[in-house]
Amino acid sequence: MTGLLRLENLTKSFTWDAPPVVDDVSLEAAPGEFITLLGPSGCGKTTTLRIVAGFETATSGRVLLDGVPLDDVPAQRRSMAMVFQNYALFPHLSVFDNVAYGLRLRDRTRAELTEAVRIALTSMNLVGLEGRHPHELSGGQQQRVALARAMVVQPHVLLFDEPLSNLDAKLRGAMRAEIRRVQNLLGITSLYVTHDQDEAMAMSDRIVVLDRGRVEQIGTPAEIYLRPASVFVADFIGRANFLEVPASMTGGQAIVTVLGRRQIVAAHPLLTGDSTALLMIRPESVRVTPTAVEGNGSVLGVTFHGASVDYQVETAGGTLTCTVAGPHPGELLAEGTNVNVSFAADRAYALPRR
Ligand SMILES: Nc1ncnc2c1ncn2[C@@H]1O[C@H](COP(=O)(O)OP(=O)(O)OP(=O)(O)O)[C@@H](O)[C@H]1O
Repeated sequence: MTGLLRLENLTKSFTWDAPPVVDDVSLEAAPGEFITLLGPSGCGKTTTLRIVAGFETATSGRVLLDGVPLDDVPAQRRSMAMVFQNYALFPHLSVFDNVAYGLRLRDRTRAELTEAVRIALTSMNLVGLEGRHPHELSGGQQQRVALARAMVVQPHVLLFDEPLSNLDAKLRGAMRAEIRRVQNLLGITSLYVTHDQDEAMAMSDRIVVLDRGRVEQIGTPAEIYLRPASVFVADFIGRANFLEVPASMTGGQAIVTVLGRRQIVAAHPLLTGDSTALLMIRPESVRVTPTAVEGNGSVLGVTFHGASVDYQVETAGGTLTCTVAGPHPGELLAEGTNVNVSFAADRAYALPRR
């Protein structure tokens, strides 16, 4: 199986007097794996992707494909194809010719070319649109053409630079599934850049969270969401409540006193001894129960989203956001309601303070 992609200590500086924009990034993608580079604007995602593609040279470090260093291999000979945010289709070429373009460069016979383009167009549901030009297509169709054009050359690695950010929310959801379906089908190792955490969670086998050029965490979506390596990751991925609590460690877990109860929770490996920890509790893990007498909290704000409702609840330890799924309008709690908030101990995670 081909497509084992390795990034070894990649570093990139554009100017000598500023910190590197890519700073010692290492990772390995297994053949067929879908890996997403995720992080805030300017954290170095696109630069990393462009170095892998061969559009940019690293200041130090290297990229290997199936064990072969690519330092001296130009972009067009790397067995990689890139899908761009703005589709980058040739406006004067038809859908067929856009998709065929890469194959023409590769010297295929006419029959081979027609068959390969037909397969690519069929798998991207573009049959019937062969003769159209890009301006006669919707954004979603244009992106499917771009995808067909990338995969028709049978690359060993697919690179995606925010390919869905020009599409509306509903289409983005559909295209996520489509990209994953085709990528799975072909088993092509993929490196995908986005700043959209939902997209990263929904699509990836593993996510690489970057901050200021450095890798903060590499893990499956569940690992990153439930066991973030830092407060930065916890805060960047999804929504999180953080309560500052005294914590004492026992057998790798933390004993914390929170919301008037003593609980034993999972803890970050860097937490040791007795210290103050930041307890992360995701909003959907907080239970809210109205109480006739005074509870441990009171509802400060209510935001109805249809499928869920968010309550801002004031407690002695701080304000918590609590998300309750599927609320019946008659069950909505009013501002000022006395409530008890609680959470199951296995839903919380103690992190060291920043
Ligand atoms: N050719 C260049 N010359 C100088 N600086 C650059 C160049 N390309 C990128 N940078 C800088 O490098 C940093 C990282 O840019 P990069 O595009 O990799 O970030 P990103 O994480 O992809 O951000 P975004 O999500 O906004 O696209 C930014 O501060 C950017 O201004």
